[in-house]
Amino acid sequence: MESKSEQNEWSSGVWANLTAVRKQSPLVQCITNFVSMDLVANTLLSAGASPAMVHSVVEIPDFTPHIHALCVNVGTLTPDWLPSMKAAAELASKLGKPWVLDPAAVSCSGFRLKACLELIELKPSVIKGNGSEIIALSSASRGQTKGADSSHESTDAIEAAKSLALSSGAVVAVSGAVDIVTDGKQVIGVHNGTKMMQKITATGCSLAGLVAAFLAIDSSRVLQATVSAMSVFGIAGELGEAMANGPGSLRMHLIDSLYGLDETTVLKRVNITRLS
Ligand SMILES: Nc1ncnc2c1ncn2[C@@H]1O[C@H](COP(=O)(O)OP(=O)(O)OP(=O)(O)O)[C@@H](O)[C@H]1O
Ligand SMILES: Cc1ncsc1CCO
Ligand SMILES: [Mg+2]
Repeated sequence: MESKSEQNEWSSGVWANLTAVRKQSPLVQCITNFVSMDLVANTLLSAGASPAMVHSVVEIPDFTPHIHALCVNVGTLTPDWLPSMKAAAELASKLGKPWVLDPAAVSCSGFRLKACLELIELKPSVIKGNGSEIIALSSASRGQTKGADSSHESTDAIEAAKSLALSSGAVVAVSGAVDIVTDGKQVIGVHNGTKMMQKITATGCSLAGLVAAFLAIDSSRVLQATVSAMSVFGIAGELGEAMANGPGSLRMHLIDSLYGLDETTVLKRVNITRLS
């Protein structure tokens, strides 16, 4: 059981990070899949960040040096997109800018798995996947999968996440009923969120974009920034569900709730525990 002072420390850290995102409005470049572009951009705007869906390889040398963080998501990967992702990731790493890899549906093909493994060589700050994606990446083998949705609980992926964190040097974040965040040693559980968020496509992709925004304002504390983004997004989902009739209206209310989050609500609702 977490002590009251540890809980308070997490909660005030989450609020401080959200406040910093709102104040600094970091520019987040997103090279994401076609399904998610709209929700990722609107999630970032509602949180106070500034999204830019710039993905052409010819624009990266001009644009990427100006960003504060990058999010790369392989959800609708084709061979012509991979060079852009690699160029942006390589430049971000070279310039010391944090970047997030979302290995969406990584095990749907050998091409996608190989692409993700090559992207991991370019040193993402955070790898954010669902349970199935992290397990598949960690064992680097093609496992059972339903595509973009997870067929594993996030908690089934703790060992896989720890081992991927240690082999890659990234913080690994596993979304699910309990979001797991680990640097290979510490394991943190984020217990915010609601089951219906799985019924809105691209909530996981949006979460990865939000993690990038939080890294932009606190890139020296990757674990804490990641945990904060996950808690904030989960709280927005909880508040949104209370107003929603189903996934369609949850999508709208989640964005509104994220936009309107206040200190009292954040401090009351943050639910983070240290699992090891
Ligand atoms: N059972 C659940 N209870 C509470 N929150 C959940 C549950 N399942 C998912 N979530 C939340 O939903 C969000 C999306 O997580 P999910 O694991 O569904 O992403 P994903 O599979 O990568 O989604 P997508 O690929 O569609 O973007 C996260 O904020 C996560 O915490
Ligand atoms: C449904 C879907 N298919 C490829 S990417 C994506 C969005 C959720 O990852
Ligand atoms: Mg996903």
